[in-house]
Amino acid sequence: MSLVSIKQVKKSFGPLDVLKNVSFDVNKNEVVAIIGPSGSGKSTLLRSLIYLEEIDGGSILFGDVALVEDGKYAANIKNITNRMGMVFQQFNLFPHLNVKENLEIAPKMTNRMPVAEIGKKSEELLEKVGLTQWANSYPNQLSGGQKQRVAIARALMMNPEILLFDEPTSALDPELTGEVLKVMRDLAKEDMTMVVVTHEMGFAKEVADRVVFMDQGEIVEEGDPAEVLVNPKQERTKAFLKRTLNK
Ligand SMILES: Nc1ncnc2c1ncn2[C@@H]1O[C@H](COP(=O)(O)OP(=O)(O)OP(=O)(O)O)[C@@H](O)[C@H]1O
Repeated sequence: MSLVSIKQVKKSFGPLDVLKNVSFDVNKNEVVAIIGPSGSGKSTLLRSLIYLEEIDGGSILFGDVALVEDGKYAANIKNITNRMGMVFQQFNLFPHLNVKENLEIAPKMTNRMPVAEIGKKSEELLEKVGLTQWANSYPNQLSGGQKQRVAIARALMMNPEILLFDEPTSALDPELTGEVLKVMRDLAKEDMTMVVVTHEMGFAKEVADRVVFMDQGEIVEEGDPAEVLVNPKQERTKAFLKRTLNK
């Protein structure tokens, strides 16, 4: 069943066409990896799903409601974007709040969860990402891997139906990527629906149900990771993989 449906999405920054008629669906419980060269529009596409960018044309449907239909945005945007969680490359934690407070601030401010439940849920999630003993620490006392695990726990606080990850391990030292990828792998096993923009080909191959290859604002090829990453059909995909894997 399709949870998110993206139809002919267009987006330009001035003269630069960053998304040119991009269409694809994300099914419930599916992990989709978006790969492609720098500047191909991956982040813009992801950010558009949660209304951090406004698209110029096309539609984005979430279940049976439209966030934007034929370029026209819904009146109740927040009701739709609240159903998604996002994890950023640079963590985006609140530096003046401790770890537990970082998790609890959004549900407290939006009054969408009883206060007693907020405390219980943040404790559960910190345990899930292995950070219980860091609950009272501040972001600057944590490693990059720990910060990103806090960011994932924070994104899970509001019970999102889908999690969006924008290069979640790109800002990390290589020895810290494993702990973040493990949390993501565990979420995939629990059938969390996820869209992951990533340069981690190994992760994409192992965890993703589907890989989408983007280049110059277009989807060039998509399919089973075992096909797209091993026997790509398109020349542009082949060239990208050759460059990436030879690095
Ligand atoms: N706010 C903005 N204003 C102007 N140009 C932008 C803006 N955001 C992105 N761009 C441009 O749009 C293009 C696509 O950017 P985007 O970040 O979506 O690509 P990407 O595939 O995610 O790249 P990367 O892997 O480097 O993050 C790039 O050329 C970028 O410079």
